[in-house]
Amino acid sequence: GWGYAEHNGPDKWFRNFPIANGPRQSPINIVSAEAAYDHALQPLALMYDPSTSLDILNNGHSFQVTFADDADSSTLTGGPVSGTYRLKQFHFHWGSSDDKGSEHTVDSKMFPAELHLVHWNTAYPSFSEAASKPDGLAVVGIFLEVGDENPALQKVLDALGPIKAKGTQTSFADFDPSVLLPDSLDYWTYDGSLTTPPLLQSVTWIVCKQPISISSVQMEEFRNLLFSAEGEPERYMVDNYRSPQPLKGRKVRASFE
Ligand SMILES: NS(=O)(=O)c1ccc2o/c(=N\O)[nH]c2c1
Ligand SMILES: [Zn+2]
Repeated sequence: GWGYAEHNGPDKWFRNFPIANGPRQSPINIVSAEAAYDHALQPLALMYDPSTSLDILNNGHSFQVTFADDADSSTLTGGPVSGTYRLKQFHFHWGSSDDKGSEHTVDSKMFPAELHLVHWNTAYPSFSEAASKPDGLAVVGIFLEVGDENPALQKVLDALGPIKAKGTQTSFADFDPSVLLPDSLDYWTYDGSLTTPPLLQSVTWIVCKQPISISSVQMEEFRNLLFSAEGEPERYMVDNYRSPQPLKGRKVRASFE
């Protein structure tokens, strides 16, 4: 299957997923000077209910915290979208060293990690259905930058021990992802795709301008995870990011001046 190694990584994905060379692929490099301020963009309204957090799992590509999405309990509204989008999961992408790891870049600057909060449009019956529609998903991207230790992140990091190997998961209840949000929800937005196979072009990207902090020690805890399953040769889960893709005429809008 696909991965991030030389033999199955982003440069090879087009073989099984030809949409990899499509017109609205993600991530992208955000050129801040070319992002047009759009006064019609609404503030982002993220309303999360901690009781919807279910479990934390290592899926062999990243680790994700999954949420109950059978009601409008944890939602994204406002911002560039119309209607209500439900939180399905959040996950991260990170590097093998602090100088890389994010998927989006800002003026070609890479961050050591990037958080993705994945939401699906309730105009459709499920995440899977929504994932095939041009307005089906909305993903909030938040950059992590090395600085002070982040206590909110530490709760997630402390749960990684039992999910070191691919295919492992444990319960992860009562977690409010709001604690991971930056103070400002100023954002850039553009039409894009999933950044991993199946690379579906169904994502309204909402990338926050303000990063959250993570300490270098906390970054190391991400890097203890494994791409490999128990009983397989250990392959550390690092550099699980796709590089920026061609803009192909798309416009990036800014919610701030
Ligand atoms: N990395 S990403 O674009 O946020 C993302 C979000 C949800 C996803 O579901 C996927 N397969 O079912 N890939 C995927 C990537
Ligand atoms: Zn992602």
